[in-house]
Amino acid sequence: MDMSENRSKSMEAKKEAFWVFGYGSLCWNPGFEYQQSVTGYVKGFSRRFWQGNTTHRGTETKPGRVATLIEDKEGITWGKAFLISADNKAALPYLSTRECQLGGYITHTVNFHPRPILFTSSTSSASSTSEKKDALLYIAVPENRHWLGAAPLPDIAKQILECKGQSGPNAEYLLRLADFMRDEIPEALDEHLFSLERLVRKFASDMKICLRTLMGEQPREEEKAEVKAVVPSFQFASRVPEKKLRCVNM
Ligand SMILES: N[C@@H](CCC(=O)N[C@@H](CS)C(=O)NCC(=O)O)C(=O)O
Repeated sequence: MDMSENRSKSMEAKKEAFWVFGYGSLCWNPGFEYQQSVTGYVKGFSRRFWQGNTTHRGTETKPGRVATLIEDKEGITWGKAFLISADNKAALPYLSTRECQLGGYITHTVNFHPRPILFTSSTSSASSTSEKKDALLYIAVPENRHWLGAAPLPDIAKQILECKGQSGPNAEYLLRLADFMRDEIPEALDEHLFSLERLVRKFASDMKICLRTLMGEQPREEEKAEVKAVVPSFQFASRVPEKKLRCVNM
């Protein structure tokens, strides 16, 4: 695991383009301008829904659970890296508010490995785009004020299904991340993420909760008849205007 806080400070101070690696909501809702994005992975970490959240996907009395990374020598976590140009002065302050102030994350720098290109016209382009790169990463560590830590997967799934925050239901966060991984990196494995998704879908079905409504979509005609407990629809992060999150008025 190659992660250092000093490198991240120097990266933030540098006046050149830099990469930010996302492995949770940043994958499907970065919220900042970027020059390009590349799917890929970091080594030495595994993704876990062990970080509590009392703003975007939970409240002080009913905290939700969002993604963080835990050190795991054999671990590989797939996500998406975003290249932020040197003249983009808004991205870092936005991320600092969204991730650090509201979310309890801290910054570190890691090696980001772009997803290998299967076919390319020339070896030079393949080598330049597939080389590992320094990337800024926001990680929640056990010492932070929102940390919840490990719990049995069914308990985490029930908590996610029950919680909601200013950006919408906690289940939306989980399901959109699972959709991102399936759609953009179908070869990536993540037993923790997809087990949680299966459990949330099962519990929602058992409780007759319409996930389509939960995600802010209209249920199909046949679903309307059989659904008893429809979770009231909320404003959803997906409806948040580009580059804005409801609770980060920037
Ligand atoms: N740092 C992780 C997790 C970031 C994350 O999920 N942050 C949350 C909680 S502070 C967030 O911004 N959520 C916005 C949302 O839930 O729509 C990533 O790289 O994606």
